[in-house]
Amino acid sequence: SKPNILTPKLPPGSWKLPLIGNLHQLVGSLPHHSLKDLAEKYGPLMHLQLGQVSTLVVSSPQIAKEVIITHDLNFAQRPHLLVTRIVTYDSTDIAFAPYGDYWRQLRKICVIELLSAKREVSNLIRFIDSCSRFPIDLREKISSFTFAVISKAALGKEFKEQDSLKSVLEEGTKLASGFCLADVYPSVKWIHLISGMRHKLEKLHDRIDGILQIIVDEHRERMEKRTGELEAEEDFIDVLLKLQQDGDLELPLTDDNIKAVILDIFSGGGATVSTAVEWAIRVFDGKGDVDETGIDELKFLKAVVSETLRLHPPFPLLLSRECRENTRMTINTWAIGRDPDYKGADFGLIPFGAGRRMCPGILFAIPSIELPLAHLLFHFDWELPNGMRHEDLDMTEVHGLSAKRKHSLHLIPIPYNS
Ligand code: HEM
Repeated sequence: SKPNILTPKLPPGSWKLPLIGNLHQLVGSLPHHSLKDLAEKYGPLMHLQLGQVSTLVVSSPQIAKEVIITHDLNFAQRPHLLVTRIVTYDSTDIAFAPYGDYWRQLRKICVIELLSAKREVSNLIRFIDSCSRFPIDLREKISSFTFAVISKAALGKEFKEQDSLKSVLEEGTKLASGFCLADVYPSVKWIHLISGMRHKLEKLHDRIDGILQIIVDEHRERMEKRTGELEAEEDFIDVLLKLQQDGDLELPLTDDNIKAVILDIFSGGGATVSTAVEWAIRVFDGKGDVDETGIDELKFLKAVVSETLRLHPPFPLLLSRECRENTRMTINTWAIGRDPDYKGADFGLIPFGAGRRMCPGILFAIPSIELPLAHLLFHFDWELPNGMRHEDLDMTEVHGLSAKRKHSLHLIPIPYNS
């Protein structure tokens, strides 16, 4: 029979039910696990129908390279999701901004200005030292540490709003990691009314916005008062405010734009980095002291970090891209990393994505993972509590904005030099 030119030829995929398509195949298990199982049956490029949204799922390095390098421009958009529309100022952050001049300008500023971040590890070590030989909840400590590192780079000196910002962002992460029905039925406008999702997100946005605006105003006030302070003292908000005032930018920055970028840095950088550090902690036989300059010498530590990102990428499905309205593409980097024929090179290991929308935070993220890890492993030996053996350690993951350990890691630090 003649091919039907109205129905494009789609990659293989499993049988689709009316209305829901393949949604039912993603419930009950973590999405990246279900998608790996489906890819074993239907191949490394498959098509699924998730509600009204057509979705391409990529599960091999070769096809990942093809879509995000060869056809980079066709996949440079992100989907327009309810959560980013409401929470990140109508998707004017970097991660969800439409591909174009605004996105390009903001991304460039972020890459140039954030890399000079100062780091803060001594508080973490001091704290752990004070409770050595007792089990501690390492998740809590690592996430506070990561928040402090990012805060310092983005907000500079301590701000009294810092604790409220941390707690409202944690709430936001919980809300944003849930399944959002409105995103798979974008044309059915009443869906978010019944789920109450829009209302919850609007309330969350108002609280985040209130705190961020205070922080921006405080920075602006401080900037107006100060004269001739060293540029090295400037934090990321200062830089953005200066660019806003100078008026040299092609596209002027509003306060909302500045708040959207700050939100991106906390949400994109916080959970990912702390998830990676928590997965990476294992038995390690090193002793000694480390600083940032010595880190390059630590080949083994670097290998541990890459292995952690292969087995436990914080975004197992990267962040989706959109190639045209209501057609999304997602890369299952978790499945690629666990392929028994895994080779590593050439798009085998892409926890930060690739192409023009690749993570701009990579150079900030890697030392933020390596440095605390090096300190935690060189200063302390770690024991499991209650006579637990290593093989009893629960390695189950949980679904969320980033794929964390299901249970927080409780360990006993034993200092090498008391
Ligand atoms: C282990 C740590 C991290 C991992 C695994 C990670 C992973 C990713 C991934 C997979 C993407 C999507 C890439 C793509 O579509 O190809 C992304 C985007 C992004 N990341 Fe990261 N990230 C990390 C840390 C950070 C940090 C520390 C920052 C900021 C300081 C950051 C800021 C962003 C932003 C702004 C985007 C959006 C880029 C765009 O759409 O143009 N990330 N990240």
